[in-house]
Amino acid sequence: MTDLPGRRPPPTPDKAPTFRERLENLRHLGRLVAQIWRTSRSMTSASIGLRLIASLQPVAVLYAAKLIVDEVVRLTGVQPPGPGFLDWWQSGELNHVFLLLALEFALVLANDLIARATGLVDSILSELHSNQVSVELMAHAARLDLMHFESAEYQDRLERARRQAAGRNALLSQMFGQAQDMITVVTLAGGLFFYAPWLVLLLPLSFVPAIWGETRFNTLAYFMSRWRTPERRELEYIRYIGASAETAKELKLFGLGDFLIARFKQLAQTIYVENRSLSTQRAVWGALFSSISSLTYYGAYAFIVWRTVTGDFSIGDLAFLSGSFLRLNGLFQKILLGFTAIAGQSMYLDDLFSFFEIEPTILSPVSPKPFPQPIRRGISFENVGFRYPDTEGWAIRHLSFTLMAGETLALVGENGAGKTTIVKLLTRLYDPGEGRITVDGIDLKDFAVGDIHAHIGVIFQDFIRYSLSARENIGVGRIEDQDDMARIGDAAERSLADAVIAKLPEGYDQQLGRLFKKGRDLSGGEWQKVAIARAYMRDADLIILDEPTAALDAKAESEVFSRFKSLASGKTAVIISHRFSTVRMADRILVLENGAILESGSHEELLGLRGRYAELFELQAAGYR
Ligand SMILES: Nc1ncnc2c1ncn2[C@@H]1O[C@H](COP(=O)(O)OP(=O)(O)OP(=O)(O)O)[C@@H](O)[C@H]1O
Repeated sequence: MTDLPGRRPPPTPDKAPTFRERLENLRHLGRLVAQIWRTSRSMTSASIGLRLIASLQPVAVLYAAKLIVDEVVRLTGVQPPGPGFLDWWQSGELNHVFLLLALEFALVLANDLIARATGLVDSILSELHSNQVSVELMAHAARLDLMHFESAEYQDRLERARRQAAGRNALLSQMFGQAQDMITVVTLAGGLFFYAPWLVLLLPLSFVPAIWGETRFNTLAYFMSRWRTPERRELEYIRYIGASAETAKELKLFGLGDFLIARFKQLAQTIYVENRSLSTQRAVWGALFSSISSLTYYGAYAFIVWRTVTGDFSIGDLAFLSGSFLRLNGLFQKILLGFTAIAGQSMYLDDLFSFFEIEPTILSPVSPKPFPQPIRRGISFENVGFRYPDTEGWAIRHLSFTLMAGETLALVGENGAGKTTIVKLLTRLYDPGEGRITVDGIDLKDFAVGDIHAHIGVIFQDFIRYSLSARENIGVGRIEDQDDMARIGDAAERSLADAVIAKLPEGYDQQLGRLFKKGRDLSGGEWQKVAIARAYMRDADLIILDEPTAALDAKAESEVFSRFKSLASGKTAVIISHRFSTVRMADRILVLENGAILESGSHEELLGLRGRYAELFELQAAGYR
């Protein structure tokens, strides 16, 4: 399957990425820094500035310590000015060493303050950045096609990207900390090189094996996490249905608790076993490599001690060199491990940034035509065919019909006949694979997508029950008018939701849904009336109700539809319903089967045909007799 835009070949489980591929992932760091910079220039500058100062501190402290030791050694050789501290103090011999002590103290104190300030700046910046990424993620997701949300592969990618949005905060400090450590290393290595150049050459021996191990295990961990995204999503899903208000009723009645727990355990076990094996390998190799590193350090230490004994180095030099070597060894390891960790993290960044690379395909033309208002002639499907991505069969094919302006058209057909697909194409949530759809003779693709949506009021069968106030639940139908109480009240009155809201203790301000404490749940039919009000919020010429009335009782549905019919007079409307009492009110009925039109006509005409419609109608009527 290669027809989904933005699709990348999935990683193959048995092939780890090449060094080059890993290096390529580092380019994401540039994007990350740009994103951090966008988040807050002042905070980013502050973090970098503070680290720059802190990076020079270690070499300064070590050098001060060396001077102190040398001065102490010198003082042990001078003639004591007297037996007590006061004698020493008054002689002025201690001035230099105390000055050095004060200097070292000041350096250490400053370092502590700078480290705290850096921590503070980083934590603020991290939170701001995490919010920024979430906002950019939501903004990008809003641009994507419905197709992306209905595809499992894209959902995996969205899920991975979403996790990265919250999980990459440590990377920021790590990256800046890395730069800081590198400057420190350069200063320390400079000192070491000055005294004993070849000691610097010994350093790589201590860290290279450790780096190799870390890189390998980071990569393996990333790929394991990547291959397991579908399973993890399934785990999340099971966790969700296992403990949520929506599913509680059915779970209890069907006694599904144990079934879900068993399924969860089985999935979790697979992931656990893999993780455990990786962690064990990492620990064993890690221990070995760190022993090699200690061995190198003590080799170098022994050499410095020997040179001091022979008088080549002073005691102060010994302190400085062994301190430098120890710090350098630690820092080198930290930097290189940091690099591999950053390289590892940048693989995860690929998940985030590759999500941003997915481009929507349902686009507005460069110079869109205005959507006809009112629609004068009608909407035509001209030999339309459509196949969902990743599926073999056509959902609809060779479909031609015209929805006349001002006409109420009902779509009927068995489950899966293609009714909802027609609505998705009509609202340009998808583009047809074959043929075209026109409004007053103009191709739907020639209008701006937003303009199409602004002129169509549509409520789907799986409309959303927003855990917001009743007012907002209706206001979202036309978000720019969410504060227009007159309009909201009017829409509620048309959909018969006003009577539902009147019964709520807090009326329009009542929080709906069970998610929050003050929320009040509605019955299925009551929710539907509220949802239908959303469609009435728009001055839409075309109103589409895709079976949103299934939960209404027969009387309520009949009421809602007769009202709809009277309000929709002069407006073009499409209704989808399995209830013939509703369908018969339509001016014309299309009977669909397997994505094609089987019969078309008014209720009476279709009954007269004695075809499928008449058969289905009889079947339903018999149910009531
Ligand atoms: N997102 C999707 N991905 C793949 N196939 C889909 C998708 N949505 C629908 N289909 C398939 O397309 C065909 C038409 O589905 P559609 O939802 O249009 O039927 P419908 O007539 O609205 O059915 P119902 O009465 O059950 O709502 C069905 O075979 C269905 O399985």
